[in-house]
Order: sequence, then C-alpha cells, then structure tokens
Amino acid sequence: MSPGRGTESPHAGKSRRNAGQETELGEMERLWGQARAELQKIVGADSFSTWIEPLRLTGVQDGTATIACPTRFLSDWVSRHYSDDIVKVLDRMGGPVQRLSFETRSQTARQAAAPAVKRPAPRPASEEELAAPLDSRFTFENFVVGKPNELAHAAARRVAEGGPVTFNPLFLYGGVGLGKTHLMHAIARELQIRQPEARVLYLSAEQFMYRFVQALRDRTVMDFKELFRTVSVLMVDDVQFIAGKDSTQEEFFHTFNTLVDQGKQIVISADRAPGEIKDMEERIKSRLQCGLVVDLHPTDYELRLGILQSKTDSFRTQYPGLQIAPGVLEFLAHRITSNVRVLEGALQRLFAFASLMGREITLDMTQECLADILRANDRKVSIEEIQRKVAEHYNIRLADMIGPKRVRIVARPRQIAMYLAKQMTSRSLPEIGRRFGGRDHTTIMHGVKKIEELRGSDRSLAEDIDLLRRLLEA
Ligand SMILES: Nc1ncnc2c1ncn2[C@@H]1O[C@H](COP(=O)(O)OP(=O)(O)OP(=O)(O)O)[C@@H](O)[C@H]1O
Repeated sequence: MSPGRGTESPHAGKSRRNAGQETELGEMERLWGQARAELQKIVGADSFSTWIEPLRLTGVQDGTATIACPTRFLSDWVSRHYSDDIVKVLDRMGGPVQRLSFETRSQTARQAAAPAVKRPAPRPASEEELAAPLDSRFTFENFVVGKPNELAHAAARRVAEGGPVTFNPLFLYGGVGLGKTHLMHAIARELQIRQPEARVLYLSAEQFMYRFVQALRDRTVMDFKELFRTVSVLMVDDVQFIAGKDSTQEEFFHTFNTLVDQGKQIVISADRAPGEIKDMEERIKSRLQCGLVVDLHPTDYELRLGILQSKTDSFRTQYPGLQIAPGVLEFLAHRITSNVRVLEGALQRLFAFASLMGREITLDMTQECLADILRANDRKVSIEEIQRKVAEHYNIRLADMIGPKRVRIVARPRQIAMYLAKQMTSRSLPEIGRRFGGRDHTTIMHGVKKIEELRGSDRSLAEDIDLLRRLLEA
C-alpha cells in the first residue's frame, strides 16, 4: 500500500509536458497554496486536514476549477460540504471561478471501463482508498527539533526505524498545530522507505469513522474489519474525534486490541492526553496509555525561530532573490506564539506579499502585512504590566515611568518599557505615548529606536530585555 500515492497530482506521471504546462501547473500550485490558507481559516484545522488537505487544484478554465481528489468518497464529501467555500475563495484569489469539477483516479478508471449510466454495486473500500494521503513536506528532515518536542521526535524516530515493537501504542499529543500530523506522516513515510513491503495504514479518526459507517451501510463490515486487522502498522490521527461515537469506539477498540495482540505497531495522536479525552470509554483510555505517551509542548522562542529559519530557507528557493531584513524573524518568533501553522502561514503571506511588491521584507512591511495575525496573537500584555515589570526590575518607582525625570537611571528603563510596549502590544505610537504620561509619539519612536540600537551593542541590556519579555509572556 502506498498512502503517499494519493498526494500526487493526477498529471504528475505525464511524460510529455511542455513548458507552458509546467508554468500552468506552477501557477495552479501557487493559487492553491494561497486558497488553502484561506480555507483552513474558514473550515477549521481538523476538517481542513481531513477533507481539504488531500485536494489539489489542477486547472481553471471557463469558470470551472478542476480539483484532483484521491478518492471518490472524498470528492463526494467535499462537493457536498465545501464546494461553496472553495469556489468563493478561488474566485476571490485568482478567479473567475463559478463551479468545481472533481477528478479522481478511481472515477476515471471506472468511467473508462463502464458506461456512464451503470452504477457500480457497493464494494468494500480498498486499503488505498482508506489511507489518507501523506503530505510530502512532512518529513523528519523538515521537522525542526527543540526542547518542547525533542522527546516526541525521538520516540517517532524510534518507531520509524521499524525495529522490534518496544512501546505500543505510541501516543503523541499536543495542542493545535504543534506538529503531531507532521510527525505521523514522517513516521509513515520513513517506514515505507525502510520497509516497502510493510503495510502502513495512516488515516484520521474521522476517516476511520466515516469508513466504518459506510461499511455498515454497504454491509461490508467484515471486509472493513479484515482490512484493518491485516495491516502491519496502524496510525490514527486525532483520535479524540471518536469520543462519544459509541459504535465507532467499539470497533476501534477491537481493531486496536487485535493488532496489539499480534505485535503490530500502533501510533495514535490526539489533542490531549488519553486520560483527559472526555466521552472516551475507560477501557479505551487505559489501553491507549499502555505504551508510551509523549506530548508536544507549546513552542518556545528558540524553536519558533529555528522553524522560521528553516521555512525561510525553503521559501528562498521559491522566491529567489527576496531579501529579508535582520530582526524580522526574531520579531515574528516573539510575536506569533499561537502555533506553528499560524507562524508558517504568516511567513508564507509575507513572502508572497514582498514578491508581489518587489520589495525587501522589512519590519514595517511585516507589521503592515500581518496586522491581523499579530493582533490575534497579542498576548494581551498591557502597557501597565510592562511598566510595572520594568520598574520592578530596575528598582525604580512606577510613577517614574510616566513622570518627567530625564536622568538616565530612570529614562533608560522608561525607554525599555516603551520598546517592549511597541513590540509586545498592538498599540500605536500615539496610544503608547498617552500611557507614558501623555508623551508625543515622536518621543516614543525615539525611545524605541534608541533601544533597538543599544540591543545590538549592549549585551547586558539585550539580556535584560529578553528576561523581561519572558517574564511578561509567562
Ligand atoms: N517542529 C516543526 N518543524 C517544522 N514544521 C513544523 C514543526 N511543528 C509543526 N510544523 C508545521 O506546522 C504545521 C502544523 O503542524 P501539524 O499539522 O503537524 O499540527 P498538528 O499538531 O497535527 O495540529 P492539529 O491538531 O491542528 O491537527 C505543519 O505545516 C507542520 O509542518
């Protein structure tokens, strides 16, 4: 079985591509890349990864966008639930698009083999149809390791080596967008490379449920069971989805037990620890805890910076010649703390914007282009909190933050507080000025600039600022 196969464009194998087709494909990829980011916001992360992620845009002609879909099941679902959203987004981004047309391999094959009016009888889903496609970007090489995810990464690596099963299941959990799916795909891909004969089945819990329901409806449950119970490695993403879905849980439990008894490796991911999944049967929770449970912690500054650097390197090949000013990545790593997906989307938008404008990526451009993301990520640190912390740290009175004293022992901490207020809140310079005793915005700008300069030359001041920032973020 090859879960990866489904990720290719249906055109990928064509040998006679000319330069025009290449350009068109590239353009479709770019347009789809932008549309995906929008769609994710509209449909939410979970539905996005299950239903939209496996799709590819292969062409737009006469108002019809053609979407390649790995399975018929997926295209039916997407067409019923998401076509309006997809049309709207594509139309806005590159249009004009008024309708969608789906192409699936199985459909193409069936159409070629049978007259269009003849409906095929229900048949059990094949293993290839059950598997979710793997994203080719989600490899171990592309996964940046830092303190918050090192244990999860090491455990994933171990499982991917495919040696004797030492912990079963491997249970990975963590908040939204912290790399669970990335690690799952990396494991599946690596196992396929190392053991091409192994049957690795990767799918989301949501897909497990829909397939199970479909099998019930089509009376092919025995085939469904058989298929799941004969894989070498079973990987189920977002298992919390089946909580509260009684018969699916039951089926999952039996599948799980059979595979564990046979010594087959199982890898599970969820958004929380097994014990914390509400409406999950106790016996399943305890089974899930039998192996190794590791969590992906929220990212820290260093990890975010590492990820940004690595993504910047790959964007550079996509947008050759684009310059990025010093300090931009550090600024993003400080300000966007929600999750890696958002961080990645922000960088992607920034590169696209800068390439359209033909300009270097500067701090100003970053603030302008990402204003919405930055606002949403505002940690709600108030200017008053910043002033208090800085005053405490330098042992000066809070009143001196807003007072008129100009002696350096007071003026410098005040400027540091201004700088942090600019960096850590979305307040404008005049607003900051008002909170510093009604100072003019040019005074604030001067203070911010001064500290920016000093950060480069005065190591102890730079350390003070980092410490203060961490205290404020905590
Ligand atoms: N350590 C990392 N290094 C590089 N990229 C990462 C890292 N962590 C996450 N990402 C990227 O962030 C994005 C979100 O990650 P992923 O989809 O794996 O999150 P998730 O934990 O499965 O989230 P969800 O709960 O929403 O399903 C992906 O594009 C992924 O490649």
